[in-house]
Amino acid sequence: MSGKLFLENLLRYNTACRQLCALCYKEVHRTRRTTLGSPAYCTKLSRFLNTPKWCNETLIMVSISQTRLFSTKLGKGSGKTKIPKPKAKQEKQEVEIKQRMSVAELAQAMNKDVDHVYEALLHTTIDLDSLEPDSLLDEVWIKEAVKKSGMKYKWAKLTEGKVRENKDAVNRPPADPTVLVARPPVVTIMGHVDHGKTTLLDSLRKSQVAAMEAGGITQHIGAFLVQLPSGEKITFLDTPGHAAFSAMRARGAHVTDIVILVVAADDGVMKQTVESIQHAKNAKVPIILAVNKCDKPDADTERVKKELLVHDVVCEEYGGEVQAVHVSALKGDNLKSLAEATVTLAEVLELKADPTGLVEGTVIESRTDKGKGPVTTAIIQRGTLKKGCTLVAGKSWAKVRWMFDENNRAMSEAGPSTPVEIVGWKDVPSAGEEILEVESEQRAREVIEWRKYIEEQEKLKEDQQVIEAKQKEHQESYSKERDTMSHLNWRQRKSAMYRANKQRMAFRPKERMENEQLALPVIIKGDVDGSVEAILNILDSYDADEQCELDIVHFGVGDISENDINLAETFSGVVYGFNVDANKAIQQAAVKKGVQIKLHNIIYKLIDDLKEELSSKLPPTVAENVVGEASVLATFYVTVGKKKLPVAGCRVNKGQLDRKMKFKLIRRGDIIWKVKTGMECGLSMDKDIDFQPGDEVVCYEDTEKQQEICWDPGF
Ligand SMILES: Nc1nc2c(ncn2[C@@H]2O[C@H](COP(=O)(O)OP(=O)(O)OP(=O)(O)O)[C@@H](O)[C@H]2O)c(=O)[nH]1
Repeated sequence: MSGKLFLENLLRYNTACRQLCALCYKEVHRTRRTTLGSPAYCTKLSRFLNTPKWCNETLIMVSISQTRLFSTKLGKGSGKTKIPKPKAKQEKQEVEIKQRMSVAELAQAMNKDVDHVYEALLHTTIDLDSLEPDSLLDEVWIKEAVKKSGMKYKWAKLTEGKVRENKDAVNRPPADPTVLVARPPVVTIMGHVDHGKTTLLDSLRKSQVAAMEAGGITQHIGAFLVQLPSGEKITFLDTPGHAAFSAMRARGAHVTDIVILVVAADDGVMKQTVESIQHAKNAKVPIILAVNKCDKPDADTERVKKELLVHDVVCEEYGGEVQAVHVSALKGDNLKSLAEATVTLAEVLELKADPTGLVEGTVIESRTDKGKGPVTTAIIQRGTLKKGCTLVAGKSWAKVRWMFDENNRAMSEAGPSTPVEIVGWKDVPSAGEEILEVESEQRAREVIEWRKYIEEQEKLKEDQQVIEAKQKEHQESYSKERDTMSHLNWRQRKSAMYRANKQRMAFRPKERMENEQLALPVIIKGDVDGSVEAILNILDSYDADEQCELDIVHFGVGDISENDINLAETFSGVVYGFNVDANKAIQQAAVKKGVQIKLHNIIYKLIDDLKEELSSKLPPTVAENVVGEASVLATFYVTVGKKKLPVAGCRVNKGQLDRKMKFKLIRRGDIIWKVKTGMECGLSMDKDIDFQPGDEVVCYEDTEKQQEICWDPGF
C-alpha cells in the first residue's frame, strides 16, 4: 500500500469512526439503554458506514471509548450541550479534607481561622453552640463548610498520617538519682483457685480498718494501702489472680514490685500455682511465699516448700532467697509477719521514685459512678498528683476534680506507690492504661486527638492487610479461571472485558431485557492505576452471577466524568469512585439522569456498598411464619338462616388463629373467631368443608426477607 493510499484510508477510517461515534452517542441517548447492541441497530450501522458486518463489533467498541471525547467536543462545537467552563473551577481554592476533621483542622486546611468555619456553618442545621475547635465534624459538614467558602475539596491521601507531626504524650526521661526517694512496694497476690487469695486480701484490708479510727468506710477501689505500726506502707492491688496481673503486663504496665504467692498448706502446689510462678518470673518480679490455711489439721507446710523446689522457687530454709510465711488468712494469723517480710524484701529491692514533676501512673480499675461520673483507681508511679492536674490515659483525659483513698476520704495529694481514686475523667479509661500528666487541657485534647487518629490509621492498615491477605487467597483460587487473561496487562484486560461486554450485549439483547433487574452494571473510577487494579482484582472474584450479574461496563483513572454518567444512564448502572471526586455539574447531571454516584475512600467500604447494591437487586424471599396451630376435636352443624353450616370444634394448641391471616392443612378458608392458646373455638369456613376430628389447622402469614448476595469477596 502506497503512503498516500494508507493516509487516505486512515482518514476515511477516522471520519467513519467520528460518524459512528456521533450516531452511537445519539442512538444511545435516543434509545436509552436498549438497542445499542441489537441486530437492527448493527444493520443500521452497517448501512450507514457501508462496512461489512464483521467489523461492527469492533467499531461499537471504539465508539464507546470515544464517547467521552465526542460528548466533550459536542458541547464546544454544536452548542447543544453546555458543559461548564473549567475556568471558574480552576480559580477555586482546593482544600484537602478527610473523613474525620476537627473544626480547627478544617480551618487550617482552608488557610482560615476557626471563626471562618463557624461562619460557613452558620445557616445550616448543625448545632454551633456545641462546636469546639477540637470537635470532630462529620464529612457532610466538612464538605458544606468548604463549599460555602467558595472552595472545592479534595480527599487527602490515606498515607497522610506518615507525615503528620507526632503529638503524643510520652514518659519523661529517667529521673536524676539525687531526686529519688524511697517508696512503698506495690504487691499482687496470686495463687491457685480457692487457696485463699480473697480471704487474705480481706484480712489485710480489715486489719487496716481496725487500725483506723472509727467511721472509715472501706470500699473496693482496686488497690489499698496498709500501714504497719512501724510506719512502713505496702500497697496491695486488690485484684487477685494472675488474669489481672497478665492483663496489666500485656498492656506493658509495670505496676507490681512483689508477688505474694498463696499456696494452701492442705492442698499443695496446683496448676494455677505453677502458672502464677511463671507470670512472676516472666515479669521478673520476686516472690514471697504465703503458706495459707495453716490452721487446718491436715496442713503440711514442708510439703508445699518441697513441691515448689521443682518449680525453682527455693525457700530460705532450702538455701534459696524466697521468704516463706505460714499464715491463716481466715483467722488473721501471722499477717503481720507477712507484711514485715514484704517490707524487708522492698528494702532489698531499694524501691525509689521521683515525687516531683509531671505525674506518671497506671489505671488499676475504672468504672462509672452515678454521682462522680467516670472514676479510676490509679497507682501513682512518678510525681505527686494534686487536684487540678490535667491527665491523659488511653483516649481519655481528666482535669482532676477530686481524689479519694480506699476509705473514701478526700486526698489533697498522692505521691509514688499511692493508690488513689481519681474523679474528673471525660471518658472511662481502661485498666492497665498509662496515666500521664500534661501541661494544659489544650495539650490533653491534642494528645487524645492524635491517639484516636493513630488508632484509625492502624485500623485502616489492618483492614488493608486483611483485604490484601484475602485477595491473595482468592486470587490463587481464581487464577485458573483467569488463565486466559493472565498474560495481559490490566489495560489489555480492559479491552478484553469491553469486548466481552459488547458481545454479550450484541448477542443476547432479549435475555438482557428480561434479566435487567438481575444485573448490576457498574462503572469503576479510581485515583490511580493501582487502586483501580486493586478493585478489579476483588471484582474478579465475583461468583454470584446466578443471583445477579455484575457487569463492569467501564473502568478507568480520574474523577467521575460526564462520560461515566452517560454510560451509567445508558446501562442503568451505578458509578463507583475510589478516592476521586465528582464535581457539582457532574453530580447535577447524575441526579437529572437518575444515576447513582457512590464515592468511597476505603476499598472494603466500596465493596461492602457494592454488595449491598447487588443484594438490593435480588427479589425478597418469602417465608411462612406460623402464628397458630389448632386441632379439630369434633364437627357439628349450625343453622344460619335456612342454611346448615359445617363447624369444626377446635382446640388451639399454639399461638392464636387470626382470620386476617392465611390458613393451611385443613383446606383453605377464613376463620370467624380470633382465639388464644388453650381456648376452644368453633371454626367455620366460607366454603363447604367437611371437617374431620383430628384435622390440624395451621394459621400463618407470609413474611418477606431481603436476600443477600452470596458473593464473598474475602473480607
Ligand atoms: N481454714 C481456712 N480456710 C481458709 C483460709 N483462707 C481461705 N479459706 C477458705 O478457703 C475458701 C476459698 O477462699 P478464697 O479466699 O475465696 O480463695 P481464692 O483463692 O480467693 O479463690 P478464687 O477467688 O476462687 O480464686 C473459702 O471457703 C475460705 O473461707 C484459711 O486460712 N484457713
